[in-house]
Amino acid sequence: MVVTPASATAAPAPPTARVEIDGLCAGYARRPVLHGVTATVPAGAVTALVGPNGSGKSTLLSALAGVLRPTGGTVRQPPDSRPAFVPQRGTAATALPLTVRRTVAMGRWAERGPWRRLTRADHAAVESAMARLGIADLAERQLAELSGGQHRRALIAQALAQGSDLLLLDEPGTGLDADARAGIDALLCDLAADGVTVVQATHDLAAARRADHVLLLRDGRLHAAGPPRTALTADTLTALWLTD
Ligand SMILES: Nc1ncnc2c1ncn2[C@@H]1O[C@H](COP(=O)(O)OP(=O)(O)OP(=O)(O)O)[C@@H](O)[C@H]1O
Repeated sequence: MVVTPASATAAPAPPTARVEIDGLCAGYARRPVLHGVTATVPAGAVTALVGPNGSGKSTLLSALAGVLRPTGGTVRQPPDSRPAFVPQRGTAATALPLTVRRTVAMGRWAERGPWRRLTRADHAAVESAMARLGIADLAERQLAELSGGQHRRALIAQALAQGSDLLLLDEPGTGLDADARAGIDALLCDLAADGVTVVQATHDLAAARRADHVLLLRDGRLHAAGPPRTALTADTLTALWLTD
């Protein structure tokens, strides 16, 4: 594995870790995927998970989200950590008669519970999340009537409405046009500047280069880690995509 320092000369203080991953092994029935991954996710920064198809990015996100139990190693997070997770294949039931506003409001359930009335602050969080994702004008539309990109933005807004300090996104730019992708990119930077820790799995190398930190996976193992300038080199990328 290649671990690249931020700078060969300066010695900046190491960033605080929001998540510490130590020797993580995880996978599915009879299919081990992650093999002893050790890495840190810096707090209040954007981390990009990069790697070829099947390298284990989604599996790692699921383990960070707590929806996949490790078979070995540990994922250390602050107690009571409640990450907001947007999986690649959305879980919101499009068959249900749900408006976009109602879908985004479900993001408040973790805090409020599904049966309690939402407070004024909850409603403000929902409106703010829709506005930041550029879907305020779709608030009363049915989820089933949305385009793929609009649906994706609604699910990201739902995660944002949770107000979690850890946002996990599986390929958030998939299905979005260039403007919407740029908007998501800018949003993730803003969130990190506000102290939110963002982890996104992405095939978009340009987006990965704009991240603060990169974890490169290959065959379920950490191949490189560090800031993009040093982790996404021609050598590491060639090793990932052009060799067996
Ligand atoms: N629910 C599942 N049950 C069994 N195997 C799975 C499941 N989900 C993923 N896998 C397998 O685990 C391996 C890693 O998949 P994963 O989705 O984590 O990779 P990825 O890097 O996110 O890929 P992609 O870039 O294609 O999204 C693959 O071999 C995949 O077929």
